[in-house]
Amino acid sequence: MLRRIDLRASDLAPAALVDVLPRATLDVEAAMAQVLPIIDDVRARGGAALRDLAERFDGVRPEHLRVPARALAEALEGLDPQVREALELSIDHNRAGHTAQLPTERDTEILPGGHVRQRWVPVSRVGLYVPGGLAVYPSSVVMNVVAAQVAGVRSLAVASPPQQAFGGLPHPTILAACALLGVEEVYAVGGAQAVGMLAHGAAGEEGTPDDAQLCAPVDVVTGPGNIFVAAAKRAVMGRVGIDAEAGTTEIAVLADAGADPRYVAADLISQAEHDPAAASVLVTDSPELADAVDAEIERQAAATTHAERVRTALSGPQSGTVLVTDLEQGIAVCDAYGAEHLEIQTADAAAVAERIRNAGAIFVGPYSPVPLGDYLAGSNHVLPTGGTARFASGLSVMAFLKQVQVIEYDDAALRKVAGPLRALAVSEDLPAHADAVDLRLG
Ligand SMILES: NC(=O)c1ccc[n+]([C@@H]2O[C@H](COP(=O)([O-])OP(=O)(O)OC[C@H]3O[C@@H](n4cnc5c(N)ncnc54)[C@H](O)[C@@H]3O)[C@@H](O)[C@H]2O)c1
Ligand SMILES: N[C@H](CO)Cc1c[nH]c[nH+]1
Ligand SMILES: [Zn+2]
Repeated sequence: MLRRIDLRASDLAPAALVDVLPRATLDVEAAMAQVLPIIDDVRARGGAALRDLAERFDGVRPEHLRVPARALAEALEGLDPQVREALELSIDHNRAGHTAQLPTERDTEILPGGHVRQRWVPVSRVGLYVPGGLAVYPSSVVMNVVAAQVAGVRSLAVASPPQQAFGGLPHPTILAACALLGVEEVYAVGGAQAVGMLAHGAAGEEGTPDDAQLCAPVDVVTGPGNIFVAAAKRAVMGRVGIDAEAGTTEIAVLADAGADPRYVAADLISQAEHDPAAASVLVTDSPELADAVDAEIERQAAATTHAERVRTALSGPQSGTVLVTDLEQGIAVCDAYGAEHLEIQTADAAAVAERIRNAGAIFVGPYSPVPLGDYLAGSNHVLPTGGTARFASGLSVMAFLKQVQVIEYDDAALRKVAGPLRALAVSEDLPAHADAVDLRLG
């Protein structure tokens, strides 16, 4: 079922490898053209544009763009106790995982009396996107909100698409997850329009419940979404900070002949069910395993709930099996691909994982499937896609923290460096810099 790319006879350099690996045809760059007019419309017309866009893309015109407090409370009251318990476990695991990410403040005495301190300051206000087109993502509420809260952010706004089935509000489980985490500012706004609203703020529509200022602008927008959400985040970057382009889901599995084809197939299918554009890639040096995985995919995909979506994802140009000569070439392929999720199902999986440089998150061995990280592992599931794992990281507390350097020198320390400072200032033809120092030293 997966198309094959046979690299066994090739010795492509890493830079050339990227061009032959599976990749989606609609990339973030191309989607930018579609989202820029949407963001402009939201900036120009605020709530009126948000309602028009909801009608166009979500099939419903929300009465309330800002979710009323009572809807949040009712959603929490109506939450299935088992789901509540699972969300609470996920919150606990994620709090532990994210607390461990907090950086420590350091004060370095560069020379006697001369100190540089690194302070970490949370941004004031954040916008957290929670997808909701094809599936429901309360787990993304947890991933976004817990990371922001542990970082110490005070003002949090969540946005998620309005649902026709729920009167134009986001799905009740999303609202319940927000309420469970104490988030009070939630918007029934999806896609690029949500990212535009969060980044630029939006005025309400005359004569609606959201009159006057609807949403104040934020400092950082984070969260996962489809290609349009990822493109919108790229478009507003600079106006606000973003975590990473956490777009359409991808999984790569590096497996050898010893891997269990049932596990490999199940994991490839698990991520394919997110989106017809999702990418599932197997990298293996074993043609026998590739055949067995294909057979398993046929068997398992036929029985899965979202069979149609899975089939489309697995047969698209973004998915496939890459046959390699050996593990060395397999590692090179995985680094060139830079998957959002990379599973290592080989002998000595932990040692192989240590050699990988480019992946959003690495899942080691047969008992660490990607769905574990999606929900409960204690890691964050908001991860870079489209090869951006080459330079970007998954969502963490760091997306919400700024480092401020605090410099404090006394008279003696300044005197000690005054000569070299003058030499540098003169070399840059900026002598007033040195004069500002000398003035103090008499
Ligand atoms: N990388 C990650 O960390 C991560 C995590 C979870 C989910 N995901 C991905 O999030 C995505 C969720 O997608 P979804 O569609 O279910 O929900 P979504 O909320 O991301 O997208 C729905 C919105 O897309 C917009 N949209 C749809 N078609 C459009 C078009 N032609 N032009 C402009 N805007 C359009 C609409 O405004 C709609 O509200 C999936 O692709 C999934 O793989 C990624
Ligand atoms: N696999 C997704 C990240 O790409 C996250 C997720 C949420 N729910 C289920 N899965
Ligand atoms: Zn998933």
